[in-house]
Amino acid sequence: NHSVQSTNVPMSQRSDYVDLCRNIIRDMDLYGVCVLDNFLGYQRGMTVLDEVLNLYNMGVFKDGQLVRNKASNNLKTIRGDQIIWVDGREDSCKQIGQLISDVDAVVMGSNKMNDNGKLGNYTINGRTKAMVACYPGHGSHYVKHVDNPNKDGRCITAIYYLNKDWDIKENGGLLRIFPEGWSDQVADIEPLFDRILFFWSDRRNPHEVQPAFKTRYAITLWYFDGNEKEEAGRKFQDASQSNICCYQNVCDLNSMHVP
Ligand SMILES: COc1ccc2cc(-c3cnc(C(=O)NCC(=O)O)c(O)c3)ccc2c1
Ligand SMILES: [Mn+2]
Repeated sequence: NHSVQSTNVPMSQRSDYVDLCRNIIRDMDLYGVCVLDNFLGYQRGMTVLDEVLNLYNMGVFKDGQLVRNKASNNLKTIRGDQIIWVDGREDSCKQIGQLISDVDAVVMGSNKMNDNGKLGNYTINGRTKAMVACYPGHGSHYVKHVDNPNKDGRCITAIYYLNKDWDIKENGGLLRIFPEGWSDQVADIEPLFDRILFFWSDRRNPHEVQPAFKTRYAITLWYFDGNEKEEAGRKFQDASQSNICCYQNVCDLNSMHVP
């Protein structure tokens, strides 16, 4: 849990950039999970939130995942999050675009800075577009799941939260991660404003979003490991299925300049 100096210079020029990347490397190696607070700083965080609220009010979010309400076992399903894919170049998403390039900078920076030049032994060379998600409240939740259970290429999940004055007791919406190998330990992450979370996307990190009772916004990016993704491409080609939404939203990071 680390705090970022909130300034308005590009991420990779910030004085604490190297420390940030080192914190990510250490936490990801130790726990497979890393939380950074005050990632953009209040001002920039608010500009991103304003763009997300604007998108939501324009009604462009798609209904989210159907989540069968196992408890009552009736057909009624509680919709999980509502989502929209954004690549950050759209006119009304410039600030989201800036957030994306800052997340790229710390992920690619950590990737390069690690002693063997790889974060978690991955060769990160691409990512999805940004998935802007809203849990509309009224108990909407996401059952325990693994983001990438079948080696589809996604290695790191990055989630940026936008929820001001969030009171977990009143509003719920806790993200609970059940890190593999930590027996009965769980990582409880509150979806707080200007907080960013990284975790390995595979079976090491089953997680759930507990019922939210207030509108809950988040922006997620998934980073690809080149080898795993290429392997998956071949596998899915044969099975002629590409079961992840994210493929059509892939952005190539090779061209991305990281100091
Ligand atoms: C086929 O198209 C799609 C489109 C969107 C999809 C979104 C998710 C997803 C996965 N994880 C979470 C999550 O863990 N959120 C944690 C948090 O908000 O704190 C979440 O909100 C959403 C999974 C599959 C999808 C497939
Ligand atoms: Mn997930």
